[in-house]
Amino acid sequence: MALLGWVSEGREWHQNNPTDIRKVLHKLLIMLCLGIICLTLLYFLTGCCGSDVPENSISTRPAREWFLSGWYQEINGTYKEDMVTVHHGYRDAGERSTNTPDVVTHDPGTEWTASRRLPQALIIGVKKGGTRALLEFLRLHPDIRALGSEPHFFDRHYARGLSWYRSMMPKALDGQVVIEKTPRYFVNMETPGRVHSMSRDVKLIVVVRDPVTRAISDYTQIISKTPNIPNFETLAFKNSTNGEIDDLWSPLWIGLYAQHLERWLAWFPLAQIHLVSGEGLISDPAGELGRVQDFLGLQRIVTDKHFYFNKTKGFPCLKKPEGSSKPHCLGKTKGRIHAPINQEVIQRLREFYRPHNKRFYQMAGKDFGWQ
Ligand SMILES: Nc1ncnc2c1ncn2[C@@H]1O[C@H](COP(=O)(O)OS(=O)(=O)O)[C@@H](OP(=O)(O)O)[C@H]1O
Repeated sequence: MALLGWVSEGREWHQNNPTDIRKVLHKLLIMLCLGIICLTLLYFLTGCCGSDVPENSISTRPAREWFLSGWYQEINGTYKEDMVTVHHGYRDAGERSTNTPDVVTHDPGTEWTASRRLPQALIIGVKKGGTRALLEFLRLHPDIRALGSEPHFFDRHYARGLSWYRSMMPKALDGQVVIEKTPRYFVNMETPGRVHSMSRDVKLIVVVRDPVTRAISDYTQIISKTPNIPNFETLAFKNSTNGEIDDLWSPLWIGLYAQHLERWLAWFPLAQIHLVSGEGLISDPAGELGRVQDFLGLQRIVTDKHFYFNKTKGFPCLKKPEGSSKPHCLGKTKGRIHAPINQEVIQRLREFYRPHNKRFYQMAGKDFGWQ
């Protein structure tokens, strides 16, 4: 009844005031337009278009800086320390576009394009040499884009092809150096030729460490995973009475650096291979990093101000790792307490490696000072 009353009243009013009705409708129309404009503004201001920032969309300068800082890389899940199998962290590998330039951005007056590219530099070894430390230190550099995990492309997954390999790489802007580390490459027979067929200009980095300490470190890692294996001495000697070394036992065979380097030198000139001292990486990380940055043709941005020596860990740590303001040391599998090995065994191993090391120093043109 009330409604009917209102309608009838309205009809009367309408009949009585046609110009007023037009004015009201006009006002309503203006209010509607204003409402639409406000909603549209709200839509853009709350960033509804960018709430799920796609990795290939860097639309503002702060966003680009965020991308360069490496936060992006962490969020993307490309890095997990000690992640050594190709399955982890690559859930979406197959979905990734491999050839289109997938980042186009609009900064006033500037355009940035990032895409997945094959690496221009590889950390090829050696296992337990300090490769993780080097990669983590290098990724502080804004011109480096590093794959966090080990793709094992040239040794295990070569059949998947270069487009698969490229799809593994983090997106990089023009001028950034894409790098990955897989320590097994250094000792794998097929890898040098395969790397060469990908690129004859690729820059190769090898972190080398005293082969005796390296072997013990390797063995320490093996027993941490398979505790019931025989002791070091049993595996290291073919014959414990005459002290004959089993140099085919992987922890010892990897330390025959001259033999492995020779294979690489059949494909690449020495100038394209940079040798990092694993010991130097601990005693003077900034010095080693300075030389690596020079080798990669980058400005020396990672310097001593990035490191501090952590007494508890017994190793250099980062004051401010990428994407964080807190100091950071490598995880507990890096810098472990080694399995105890008899001093006589160590001495025998030193004798065994002496001629090999000498040959390696000659080939490398550098004395690493191992006893
Ligand atoms: N800053 C810093 N923090 C911790 N550890 C450091 C660092 N720099 C070099 N190292 C040495 O790195 C050794 C592990 O080498 P890798 O990272 O090449 O190992 S792996 O092959 O990837 O498993 C690891 O070997 P162990 O000491 O035998 O555990 C370390 O000696």
